[in-house]
Amino acid sequence: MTSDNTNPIIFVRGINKTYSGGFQALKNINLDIKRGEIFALLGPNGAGKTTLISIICGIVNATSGTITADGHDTVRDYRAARASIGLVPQELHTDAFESVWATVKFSRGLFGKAPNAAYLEKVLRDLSLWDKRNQKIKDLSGGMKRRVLIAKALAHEPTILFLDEPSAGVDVELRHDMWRMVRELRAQGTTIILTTHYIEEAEEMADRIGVIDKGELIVVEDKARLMRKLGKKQLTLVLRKPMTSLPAGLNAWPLTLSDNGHTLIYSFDSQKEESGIAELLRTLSEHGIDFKDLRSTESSLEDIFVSLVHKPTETQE
Ligand SMILES: Nc1ncnc2c1ncn2[C@@H]1O[C@H](COP(=O)(O)OP(=O)(O)OP(=O)(O)O)[C@@H](O)[C@H]1O
Repeated sequence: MTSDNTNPIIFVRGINKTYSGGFQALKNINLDIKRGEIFALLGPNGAGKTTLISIICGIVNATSGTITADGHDTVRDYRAARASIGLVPQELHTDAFESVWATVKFSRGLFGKAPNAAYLEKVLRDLSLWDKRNQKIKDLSGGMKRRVLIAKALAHEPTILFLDEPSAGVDVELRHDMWRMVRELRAQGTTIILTTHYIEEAEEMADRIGVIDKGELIVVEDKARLMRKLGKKQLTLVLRKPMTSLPAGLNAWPLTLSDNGHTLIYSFDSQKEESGIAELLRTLSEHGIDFKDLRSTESSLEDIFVSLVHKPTETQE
C-alpha cells in the first residue's frame, strides 16, 4: 500500500545547477518525495534527471538550494544522508575481479553497517544471484551485472532507493524481476525514485510522476490524476460504408477519418462530465452515417508525456 504519510522523506528546495562551462542544467527545482512511494522522474535526453539524482545523492554539488534526505542535510550531514540512500547507477564501473559476495559485503561496510550475512543472502536470493555469489563480476552476463548493481545498492539497507534508467538495455525477464522486487521493497517501506525513458515502466509502477524538461520540473502529479487530467479518450467507429470526407454538418465535431475512410475517430476530454457521445451518435444518424462497430480507448502515459515535452512552441534542435 502507498503510505499517505504527510511527512516527506526527501525535501528538495530551490535547487539550481550551473555546470562549470556555464550551462544551467537545473532551474529552481522544488520537490517533496513522500515516504514509501514510488516516484518516477521522466524527461527527454539531457533534461537534467541524472543531475538531479546525483545532487540528491551528494555526487554532484548544487550551485544553490538545499536538500534533506531522511532528515539529513545532504551537504552538511553528507554521510548520514548518503547512508539512507541506495543508488543503482546505469553502469557498473569497478570490482570486475571481485566475487559477487565480496562486492556486496564491501558495499555494506562502506556505510559503516555491521556485517549481516543473513540479510545479504536474502538480497542475493531475491535477485537470483545466490548461485553466482562466488563468481567474479567480470564473468557475469550483462543482466547479472545489473542485478549486482541492485544488490550493491541494497547492501546497507537504505530507506531510499534510486534507480537510474533501470530498464536500459535489460531484457524482459530482468525488467519484470526488477518490477517485482521494487514492489516488494516498497511494501517493506522503502521509498523508490526511478528515472526512465521507458514510459510504460512509469505507467506500470509509479504512484507519482514528475516531468522534467530543459532543467525545469514542469509537472509533479499523482499518476492516476495526471492521466485523468491530461488524458484524452477516443471513440472509434467502424463505418458500414467508407467515406471520403465528412459532411459539413459535422465540422463542429473533433472528428477524423482514418483507415481509408473506414473508421471515424472522435476525441474527447476524459475530464468532462459529458462525453458528447450520445449527441454525436444522434448527429451521425441524422446524417445517415451508419457504423458496424465501436470501441473506446484512452491515451497512455506516453501520449501525455509527449504532449507535455514536445510543445509546438519548441524551437530547439
Ligand atoms: N559535467 C557536466 N558538465 C557540463 N554539462 C553537463 C555535465 N553533466 C551533464 N551536463 C549537461 O546537463 C544537461 C542535463 O544532463 P543530465 O545527464 O542530467 O540529463 P538527463 O535528463 O539525465 O539525460 P539522459 O536521459 O540523456 O541521461 C545536459 O545538457 C548535459 O549535457
